[in-house]
Amino acid sequence: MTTEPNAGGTTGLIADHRAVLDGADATEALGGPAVELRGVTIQYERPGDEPLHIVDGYDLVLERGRMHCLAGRSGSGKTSILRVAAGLVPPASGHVLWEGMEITGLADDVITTRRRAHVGYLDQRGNLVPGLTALENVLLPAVPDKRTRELARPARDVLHRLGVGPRATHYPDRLSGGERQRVAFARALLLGPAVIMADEPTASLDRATADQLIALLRSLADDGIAVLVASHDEHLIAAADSRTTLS
Ligand SMILES: Nc1ncnc2c1ncn2[C@@H]1O[C@H](COP(=O)(O)OP(=O)(O)OP(=O)(O)O)[C@@H](O)[C@H]1O
Repeated sequence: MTTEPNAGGTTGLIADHRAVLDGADATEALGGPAVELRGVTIQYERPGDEPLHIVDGYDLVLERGRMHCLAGRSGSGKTSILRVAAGLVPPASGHVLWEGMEITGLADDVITTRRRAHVGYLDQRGNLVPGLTALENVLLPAVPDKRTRELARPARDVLHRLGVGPRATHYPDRLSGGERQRVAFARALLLGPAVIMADEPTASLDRATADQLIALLRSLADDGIAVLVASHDEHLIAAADSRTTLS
């Protein structure tokens, strides 16, 4: 496994996403990197065999405004690291911090509440709810706190900024793959997270659509969000500021 910086970067496409919220509950920065992994070990038990080690003592510091790519062949452990960074599963040892706040060892419901405020997570499928329109999907993170009415306008604004404003009333089966991904990103951005984490966001897209999505991710980073992606897409790896190559 190697971690190294990349060269380059592109100009942002959207304004500070916190402005999208129109002042409505942009998460206050707590200080510290958007996401930090300290000495993280991930392993899976295998009956009748040695445990499978994904990483041992892995460190990652990701500041706002930076994009880091977890790269490596299929099965090398990209998703595993992303899920630990997102607090979806605990590491075997080590620490996970969001904006300087340790989440390792907290109760699941506490992590879930904090994740909603600090992390926008997109899994491999994007997972829009089929029976809801694009706008209703974007508003889902506002449901637990009964804020859908309050955040309806910011939700429309973020769809617009991501270029899918005219699709707000469409159901997912009426959207293209690239539009679905943009709606999923809009949903992840709604509550103004410090970091967006995305698992293979370009995997199901054609090259041109994938490149548009990469430009969007780059612009999110350039506008001050931390972006952590897992991907073996060479174009996405090249657009990141740094990468960890798993083997
Ligand atoms: N919950 C689990 N229990 C046991 N083994 C697991 C578990 N999750 C993943 N693995 C194994 O860990 C390894 C890494 O899986 P992971 O999904 O993190 O890789 P990946 O690099 O994201 O792969 P891909 O690019 O195919 O999505 C694989 O060998 C996988 O089979």
